[in-house]
Order: sequence, then structure tokens, then C-alpha cells
Amino acid sequence: MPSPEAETARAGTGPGTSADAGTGPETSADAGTETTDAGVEAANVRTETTDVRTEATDVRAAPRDTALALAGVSHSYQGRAGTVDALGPIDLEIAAGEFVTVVGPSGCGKSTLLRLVAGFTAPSAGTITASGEPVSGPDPARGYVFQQHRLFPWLSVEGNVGFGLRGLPRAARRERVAGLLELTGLTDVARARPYELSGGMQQRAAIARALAPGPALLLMDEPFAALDAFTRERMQEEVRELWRRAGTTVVFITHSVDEAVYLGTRVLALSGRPGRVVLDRASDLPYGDHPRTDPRFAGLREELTEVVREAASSGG
Ligand SMILES: Nc1ncnc2c1ncn2[C@@H]1O[C@H](COP(=O)(O)OP(=O)(O)OP(=O)(O)O)[C@@H](O)[C@H]1O
Repeated sequence: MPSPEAETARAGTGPGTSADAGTGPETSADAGTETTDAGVEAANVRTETTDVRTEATDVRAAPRDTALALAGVSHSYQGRAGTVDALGPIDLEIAAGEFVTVVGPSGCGKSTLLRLVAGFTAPSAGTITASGEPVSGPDPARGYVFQQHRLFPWLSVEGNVGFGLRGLPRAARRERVAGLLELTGLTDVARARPYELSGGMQQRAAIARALAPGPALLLMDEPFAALDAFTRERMQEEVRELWRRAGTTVVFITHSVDEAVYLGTRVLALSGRPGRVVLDRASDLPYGDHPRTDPRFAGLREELTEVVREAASSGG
């Protein structure tokens, strides 16, 4: 569990905690367009999610609910070359409001873990529960941000962000989209098409789109991997700030130990395939302005680097 220091700096639960709000285009896009449209028609978007919080909130004193629980979860793929044991078994509990980063050697099952949690794939064994409900398929309560933005090229930025909100009355939708564009610094490019944006802006738009239905859980699969180093650093700052403001629970996959330590209030390392949790560390870094200058940052980064190196050399 997170240390008191980490908790002190953590932001509050915001609009993103409603579990039954709307349809997530990222999720749906992965599941196919037909599913997307059907999901949007059936969308049950809570109007209170139109309130986009702009002030960070301190929730250190509040006991937090379990946002995500995995019990005995493992997954194997049946490929042409036979069975690939990709992940697990994994037992894990993540509390609402945590920012959990996951690192591990290439091919250890990080994306598999996220896909199982998203409900894109059913686990071979075990159970996954999100906000107390069993995960049985994609759900707007679990927003997904991919490595490549996957924005709809024929829609403007505001069209993309509002895509999953078609169940809302027009005015509420407009207000919600405007709030998200402001939150992600995209107000000036609301009418632009995705191809007119920089890589960082595209990823911000993808994040805004995933946040639109007010997901209780935001799943991010190496969202900054395709960005140049400078943009990546800026995006790290921005996603931290976004999380502080929106308060959504985040599970963030990365190859970068530095990024994991910088962003996470809790850091997990997976072993080589099949990935199991070999390190689960609450970050005791002050979640303030410049954690990289804190001596503990280097300490945790070194420890994590060592664990991942060991995992890479011993993985199956
Ligand atoms: N659809 C699939 N069919 C068969 N095997 C798969 C499938 N998807 C993934 N795998 C295998 O499962 C293992 C875990 O893959 P996964 O993509 O989850 O790992 P990862 O840790 O995210 O990798 P990377 O860090 O390189 O992105 C790998 O050996 C991969 O080849």
C-alpha cells in the first residue's frame, strides 16, 4: 500500500469514479465499430460526469475503495506454435486513486495484463473485479489509451473527445467536451483534425477521449513510447497533473524505469514470461513538483532497474 507521504500528495476522486458512465471510444474502437455504435446507443452517461474538476483535491484521510482486484489471474495464448504462457498467476489489489506503474522485460505479459483488465480478453484462469463488479468484457468504466493514439481521423478533436458521449444531451455533452479540452490544453485546436496535431497533442486528445465517459479506471499501455524524449517528458508532467485533477485510478504500462518511478505512487515489476509480480513498492517520493531531484528517486530507480534486469535474464 502507498506510504503516508505518497498518500499525502495524491489527488482526489473526481468525475472519473462513476462506474456506469457512458461508452469509451478507445475501448470500443478496439472491439470494432459495430460494437462502438451499439454501445453508444445504449450509453448510460451520467450527467454529473459533465463536471470536470480543475482543482487538485487531497484525499489522504479518506479510506479508499478497491478499484481493481485480480485473484489467481493467469493467461495463456494458443498459438500455431503451441501454448504460450503469457501471464500469472497474479493476485493484486489496487485502491481507488492510485497511480500504478508496471514495468517488466519485453514480452513478459504487460499488455496482456492490461487487456485482461480492460475486458478485451478473458483470462485463462482467475477472476478480475473492477469497482466490485466482475470484468466480463469492455466497459466505458475502464478507459484505454494505446501506444498509438487511434483517434478517428475523420473527426475533429472535439468530435473525437465527445464520441463516447452521444448519450448525453447536446448541451451537457458540449460542456463536458469543453472541460476536457481545457483540462488537456486542447481548446485552441478543438476544430482541428488529428493529422494537424503534434504527437503529444494527439496523445492528449486520446487521453481526453478516454476520460470523457468518466472512467473509474484509466488503462494506459505505453502511451508515450512513440514520442520524442522532450515531448515525452512534458507529457509525463501533464499526465501527472491530469491525474491530480481528475483523480481517476490509473494503471500505466511502461518500458521506462525512470518513467515508472516518476509517475507511479506505486510501482510494480513483473518477472519474465509468464509475468508475475516480483516487486510491489509504494513510492515514498513526495508527489510534489520535482521528485526527480529527491534522493529517494534515484534509490527506487536503481532498485527497480536491478529487479527488471534480473527478471529479463531469468524469464522464460
Ligand atoms: N494473440 C496472441 N497470440 C499468441 N501469443 C501472444 C498473443 N499476444 C501476445 N502473445 C505472447 O504473449 C507474451 C506476452 O505478450 P505481451 O504483449 O503481453 O507482452 P509485453 O510485456 O506487453 O511485451 P512488450 O513489452 O514487448 O510490449 C509474448 O510472448 C507474446 O508473444
